[in-house]
Amino acid sequence: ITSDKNRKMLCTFIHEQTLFEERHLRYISPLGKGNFGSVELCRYDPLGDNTGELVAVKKLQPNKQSTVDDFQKEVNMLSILHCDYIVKYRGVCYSMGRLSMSLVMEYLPYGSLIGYLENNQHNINTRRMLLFASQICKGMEYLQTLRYVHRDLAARNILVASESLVKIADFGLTKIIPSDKEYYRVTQPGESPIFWYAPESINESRFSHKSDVWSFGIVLHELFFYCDNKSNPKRVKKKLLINIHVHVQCVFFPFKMFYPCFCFSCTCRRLDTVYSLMRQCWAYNFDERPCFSSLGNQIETIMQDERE
Ligand SMILES: C=CCCn1cc(-c2nc(Nc3ccc(C4CCNCC4)cc3)nc3[nH]ccc23)cn1
Repeated sequence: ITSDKNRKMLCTFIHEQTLFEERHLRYISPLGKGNFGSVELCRYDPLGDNTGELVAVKKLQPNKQSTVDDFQKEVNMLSILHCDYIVKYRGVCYSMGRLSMSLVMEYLPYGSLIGYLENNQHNINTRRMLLFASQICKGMEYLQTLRYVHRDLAARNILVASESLVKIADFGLTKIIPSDKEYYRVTQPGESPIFWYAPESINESRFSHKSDVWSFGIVLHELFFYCDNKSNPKRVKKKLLINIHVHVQCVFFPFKMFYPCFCFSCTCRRLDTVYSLMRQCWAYNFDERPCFSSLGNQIETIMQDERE
């Protein structure tokens, strides 16, 4: 067998395998921090000639909230997700004789959506934002078919694969809704990203597809009205919390705070319809919030109108 045939066979095997040998995983640089772990850029280079593929490797950082079996659950969860709008699982890497495990995922070159928005706000138009919003919707619809609640949907946890494709990532807080219920009750809430949490999630630690819809509304705001720091959700709410004695209830009406600032020069005629989408997601009563398939259809309709 010629050497390049060998190479092809080996690469095919490597591509399909889900076990990465630590000795071939070459660290390159840090990529970010997720729930319960840090993510690094590595090259998996078994041939040792720098032709190996780039991968994103999440290492568990055990702390008071996260335990090894939380991480194992995240690995198992990601390994069964197959959707164009969810970051792809590649495999695991055991080190220290199976004592510690890392999660190996596809590397998405453009980084997190929040960073992308910050660095490209002047050359992204609302059409692209609508496309990203519809892709996130489709990813969430897929998660919902498996009864998964993400619980940490935010632009920081969306990754940009290309100029026209984003993917949902970081399933560290994701839970499966029990088959006899419509929600998941968290017993030990960790550091809650309350700025993205629905009222019932803060008040009763109650998480459902409808609480993910509330967070999706915040992501829509991050996409469309994220101009600079002063308008991003966390900063706006923090300012409000500092300036006045905020009764917990009124923190939950983000639309009162996020006045649309039309930061794009080419404001799309449909921005008011996007704003009404957010209002639907922020219905105080979770039963009144739309489901992801309805949100997806409404976004597609706005995109059609945009094209006309
Ligand atoms: C989900 C968010 C929390 C945890 N997390 C996940 C990742 C991550 N990142 C990337 N690509 C990436 C590419 C470029 C940059 C750069 C760095 C230098 N400054 C500009 C931006 C950063 C990240 N690919 C990935 N695949 C799977 C995970 C993953 C990072 N953090």
